[in-house]
Amino acid sequence: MVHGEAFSRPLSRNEVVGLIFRLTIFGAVTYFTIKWMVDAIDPTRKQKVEAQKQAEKLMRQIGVKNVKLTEYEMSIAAHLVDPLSMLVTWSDIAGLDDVITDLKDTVILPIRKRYLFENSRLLQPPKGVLLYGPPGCGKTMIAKATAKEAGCRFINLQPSTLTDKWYGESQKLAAAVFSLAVKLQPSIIFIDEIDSFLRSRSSSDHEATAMMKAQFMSLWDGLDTDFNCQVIVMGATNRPQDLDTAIMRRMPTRFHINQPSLKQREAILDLILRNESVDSHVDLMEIARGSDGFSGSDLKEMCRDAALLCVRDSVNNSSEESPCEEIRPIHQQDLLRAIDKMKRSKSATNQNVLMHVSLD
Ligand SMILES: Nc1ncnc2c1ncn2[C@@H]1O[C@H](COP(=O)(O)OP(=O)(O)OP(=O)(O)O)[C@@H](O)[C@H]1O
Repeated sequence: MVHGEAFSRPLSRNEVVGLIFRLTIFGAVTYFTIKWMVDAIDPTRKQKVEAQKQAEKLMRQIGVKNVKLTEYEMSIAAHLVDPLSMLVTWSDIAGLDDVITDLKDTVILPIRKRYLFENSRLLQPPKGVLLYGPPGCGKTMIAKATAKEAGCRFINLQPSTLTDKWYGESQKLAAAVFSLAVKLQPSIIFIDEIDSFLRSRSSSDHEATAMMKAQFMSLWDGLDTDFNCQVIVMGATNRPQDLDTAIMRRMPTRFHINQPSLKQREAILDLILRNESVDSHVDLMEIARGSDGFSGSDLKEMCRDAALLCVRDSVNNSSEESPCEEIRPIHQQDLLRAIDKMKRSKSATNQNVLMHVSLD
């Protein structure tokens, strides 16, 4: 039987210490058990560990030391591009001289020669740059070359990084994109296919998506409050008409990277074939004329096909007695055949697209 006296008696000092000690141990055990259980059921745990390893490696490679990153910043840091692997420079891009000159003046100069612009609010690098135009015409190349020339860290953000996560996670990740970019500045946050996640807001948007978009924009605006902040959001899209008008307003510096013209195609072909073995009678202007409607990426693929034709020919024409010692140079005829092949494949893809559109 417990006497009422036992409850009313004040606890001795030792008893209070013992109680606090037991409560602390119990609290700590409960906390770590719950944390362990949450970690164990988190389906993204493996991804997080991988991302952390990748991020640590990249941070070492880009020479970032003594910067403490949060768990979310770590998973974004996995999308940093190692500058050593970023080999694209202006000399790899043909036919886009006007765009490059403009980018040098508006984006690169204010970053490289910061001291010249320090006192002017007007001449700060833009916080948002949009590259728009059809696929395969050099938008990604331009973005990477800009980062390289400006000496910026490059965060290559796939929209799915933010949209595939658990409810609530995407908002923390969106915040981490900006805080990481600020810690690593000068930096460029590159978002390819920006329309796919910042497209015009609609009533059918999931609540979490709508919140993430709103938050993304407010974080972006936050860059403006710090006068000295050197973070640029650079987006690329094939469908600028689908972009939210609020996003368009935040990207006042826009560059149209269009399907290459005749002269541009000639320049791209010249660049692609510069270091290849090409017959001296090849007339690039004729090839450029024949490849109307081709993107830079189509032209590259077409030249690769022509080079493969030479390999196939050289190997087929060899025998045991006269083995293939050397691959013959690319002839005009190879390029013309490759153009035909590319045209056939493009029209087949277009028909497929049309079929899908009519079925939808
Ligand atoms: N102007 C160009 N000069 C040289 N090469 C080019 C040019 N445009 C495209 N290419 C070639 O095409 C490839 C694809 O280009 P890139 O990825 O930059 O295009 P993109 O516009 O970003 O395409 P997407 O919208 O599909 O991402 C490049 O790796 C390069 O080989």
